[in-house]
Amino acid sequence: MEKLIHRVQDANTLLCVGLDPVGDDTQAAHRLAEVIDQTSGYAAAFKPNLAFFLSREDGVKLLRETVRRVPAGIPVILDGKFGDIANTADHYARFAYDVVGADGVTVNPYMGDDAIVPFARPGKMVFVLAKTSNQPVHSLQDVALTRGGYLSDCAAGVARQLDEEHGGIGLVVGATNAAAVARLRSLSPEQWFLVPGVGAQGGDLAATLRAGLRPDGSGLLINTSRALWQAADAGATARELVAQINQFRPVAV
Ligand SMILES: O=C(O)c1cc(=O)[nH]c(=O)n1[C@@H]1O[C@H](COP(=O)(O)O)[C@@H](O)[C@H]1O
Repeated sequence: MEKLIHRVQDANTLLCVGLDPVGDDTQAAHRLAEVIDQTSGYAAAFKPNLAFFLSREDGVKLLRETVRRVPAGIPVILDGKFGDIANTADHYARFAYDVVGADGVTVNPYMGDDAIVPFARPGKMVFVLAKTSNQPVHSLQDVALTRGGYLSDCAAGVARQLDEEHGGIGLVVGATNAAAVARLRSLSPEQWFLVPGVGAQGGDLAATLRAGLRPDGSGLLINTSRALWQAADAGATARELVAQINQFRPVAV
């Protein structure tokens, strides 16, 4: 996580700029460049979502160009929600890191540890889906366990264990259920959380920050995608979001 930590400190931001390009290929390429250029002063990270690139004929080319446009020093998380047996996962990892040039990925933990480990390369970040934003009360992740807690807590437990073994492992925790953010923060006090769901999905930014920030005022990457893509002035919107987020963080001395 060193690249992320340096960037967060240098630019004083926890904003993750999601890149989910819509429109035809020419419009998408133009808007991607615009959003990256306008928001890069405020971005702790960029997160292109793989689906929005793979749905295009030359999607991988556009994705590689997008990653190359991001200024050096700002990490790129490829949101592919990968998750397959180890030898297949190894090929996804090669794609994300060697072909695309990403610094991190999102991973679906349903197939277990060996689906995650191939992504845990030195210097790379792996965000494991724990409690996603789509169902604030989730039919699978919120299944209560007989020993106490919920299925999403198991994902957090696997991620915590792998972080101890390999380093660089965080969680994905949606901003649409602040109580779940608080519960997972108490279970994983140190790990980085990638937090989507603010903006178009209506997540409560203030409640999420209160629930999830570590005592050092860090440890959360607040993602927003459509709210920036659709903004008349993406730079101004990003600046405003960073200011809102930083109100909840202790002032650096
Ligand atoms: O892993 C993700 O990034 C993710 C996890 C999650 O729980 N919910 C979620 O919305 N996402 C992604 O975060 C982005 C949210 O986009 P907006 O709702 O437009 O801000 C999309 O790329 C989603 O695929």
